[in-house]
Amino acid sequence: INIEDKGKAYSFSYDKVFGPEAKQLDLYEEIAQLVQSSLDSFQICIFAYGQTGSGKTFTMIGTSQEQGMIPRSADDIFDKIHSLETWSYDVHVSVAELYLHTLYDLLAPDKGKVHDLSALSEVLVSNKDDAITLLEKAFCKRSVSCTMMNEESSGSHLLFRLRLSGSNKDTGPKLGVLNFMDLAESKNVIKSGSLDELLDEAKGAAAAVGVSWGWDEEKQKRYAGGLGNGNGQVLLSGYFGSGFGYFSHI
Ligand SMILES: Nc1ncnc2c1ncn2[C@@H]1O[C@H](COP(=O)(O)OP(=O)(O)OP(=O)(O)O)[C@@H](O)[C@H]1O
Repeated sequence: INIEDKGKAYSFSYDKVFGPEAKQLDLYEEIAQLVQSSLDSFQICIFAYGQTGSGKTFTMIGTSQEQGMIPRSADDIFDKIHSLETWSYDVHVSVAELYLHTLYDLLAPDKGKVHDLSALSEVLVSNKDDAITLLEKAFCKRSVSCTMMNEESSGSHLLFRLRLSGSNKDTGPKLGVLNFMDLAESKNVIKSGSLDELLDEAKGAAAAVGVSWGWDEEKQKRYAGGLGNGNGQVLLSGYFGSGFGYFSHI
């Protein structure tokens, strides 16, 4: 996709674009290989980015009838783990919110602030339902209340993480991580229509998922460390409508 803004040309490419008729299963088929990779010691990050109301949370979490990427991945992971004979896996869940540059541990009883991702609480789970129950409980502990989401969600990024530690008596251990990020888009950027603000916001979002793109090293480490730097990242991005939001989205 080629775009021109204030006389400057920008070029972007996508591996795949899904139309409005796409179902959750279509998207899941696209990421299923990465979910498998997380069982094979890779650190994976799958993140959703797009304007408010465009379906990021629907895509990530979904509904009971149309489950999103997180429950489908958890289902797949436990199916695979339970079918293995020589390997056994421990699956730990963490849930965090990155809000106004502060990281909150949503599984801590007091929703404590943490300095980096390695300090997040982890809960050992043995099935998909326990993992999703933790996510649902954590979801409503965010700084932005559930009822205010579409109005006020700017700046509240949600991280759901599965840490997968495999052991096998004949070979060494395996440690993989599967991160899901539901990234909020800044409404200020959309309102102002400023390309500079847009790029700054994009840097923040990129740093949050571990892409090196201009943030200072300290910030990068705090937010990105452990999210799988450069290792299996997929962006699921949602957009509808027209105007400046179109550029921001791309
Ligand atoms: N593909 C879809 N099919 C059916 N309903 C959808 C779809 N995508 C989104 N929705 C519905 O649209 C509404 C907004 O979606 P959602 O909350 O996922 O957006 P969002 O991008 O996460 O917004 P925010 O940034 O405000 O959190 C929800 O009611 C959701 O159920």
